[in-house]
Amino acid sequence: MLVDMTVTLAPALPAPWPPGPPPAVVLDGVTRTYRSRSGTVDALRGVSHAFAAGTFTAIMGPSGSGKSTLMQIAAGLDRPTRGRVSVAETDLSGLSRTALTKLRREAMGFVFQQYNLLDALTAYDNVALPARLAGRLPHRAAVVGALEQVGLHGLARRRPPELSGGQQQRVAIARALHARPAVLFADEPTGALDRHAGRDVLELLRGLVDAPATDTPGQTVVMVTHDPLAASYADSVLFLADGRIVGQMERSDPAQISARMAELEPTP
Ligand SMILES: Nc1ncnc2c1ncn2[C@@H]1O[C@H](COP(=O)(O)OP(=O)(O)OP(=O)(O)O)[C@@H](O)[C@H]1O
Repeated sequence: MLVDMTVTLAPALPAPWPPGPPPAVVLDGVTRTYRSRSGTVDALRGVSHAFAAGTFTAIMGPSGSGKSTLMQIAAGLDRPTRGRVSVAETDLSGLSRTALTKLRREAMGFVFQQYNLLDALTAYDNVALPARLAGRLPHRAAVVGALEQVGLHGLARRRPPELSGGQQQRVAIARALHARPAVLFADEPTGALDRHAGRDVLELLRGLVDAPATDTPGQTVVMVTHDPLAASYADSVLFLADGRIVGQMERSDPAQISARMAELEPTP
């Protein structure tokens, strides 16, 4: 006798995120409380968010809203008081300090407002430095490939003082990309650049997300910024206020982002 089994099966549980590759970074109920003699501060209060692989997210919010804390915790540089974080499908809460350092080195890249390059080294050697510090022999093709990705292949032998600010930031991005990280964290990457150089860097970041060299998703980028123009290059803008995510906008223009920010700024 034939039995239709389908009617007896329970419906599949909904996935916690859309079909496709798993998110690059997941924050689940993250709270961070700082305690000091002067009292306690809840810098993050139950933040949950999945940063989809191959997307560019900007994080904005008034001063003190928790942007840096969120970035530090997502990058495993700080631990949540409550909640969990996973990067590249690895739960950070269970990792030893050594394992966390290894994951950071292999799965995360960092770009800051200050480029943090060594003036005595060429662009090539600056990109190769993290691998050398980790005791590995840098692969020439990978270093050259990272410099090509940021459009600086021809300048590999220049030292930072012989490069413009925008070019130095590109070297810093190449250094961050060299290990092919699952996620690139950028903290005000255009903060020290003039408008023109800032745009070039944002177009570069946008291009890394849009144009993967292989059939895997493009680069995942998470960027903290105060600048609505910078945020307009992102797929999605997350707005923080008082330690909580209070809004999200998709592919918005600088005027829309400024208007949302103005609503969040405390009135004088
Ligand atoms: N180490 C710390 N000890 C105590 N309080 C802290 C510490 N770090 C941050 N805070 C507090 O946590 C809150 C969030 O700080 P955070 O630096 O994450 O904000 P932010 O949005 O990045 O601010 P900004 O835009 O000014 O850089 C603030 O009230 C801040 O004073």
